[in-house]
Amino acid sequence: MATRLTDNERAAALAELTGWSLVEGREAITRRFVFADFTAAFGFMTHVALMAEKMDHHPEWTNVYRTVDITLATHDAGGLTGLDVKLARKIDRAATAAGAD
Ligand SMILES: C[C@H](O)[C@H](O)[C@H]1CNC2=NC(N)=NC(=O)C2=N1
Repeated sequence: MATRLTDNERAAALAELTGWSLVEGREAITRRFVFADFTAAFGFMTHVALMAEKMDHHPEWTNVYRTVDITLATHDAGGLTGLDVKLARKIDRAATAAGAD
């Protein structure tokens, strides 16, 4: 099972992941993505869903029209692990490819 990042590792990950921030009151990271329209947002979500399934690591997310809010945490570990950092990087690349604002 993935192990939780140390305080130093968590700080380094946050410094590197632009746009992601810590959720208040819980060990998780979050980022908002805004797309041109619903089709672009849902296409992005489809891409992320397939990546997440392949990784067996899944986001918490909501979608309202062209906005997608994503929170990442490793539930099995009760906090942030390298899997969250890895998925966040992949999500950022998918968002760029889908033309996020
Ligand atoms: C059994 C299965 O591997 C686990 O439940 C996986 C599935 N996806 C997961 N996703 C996330 N974000 N955290 C987990 O701990 C997790 N665990």
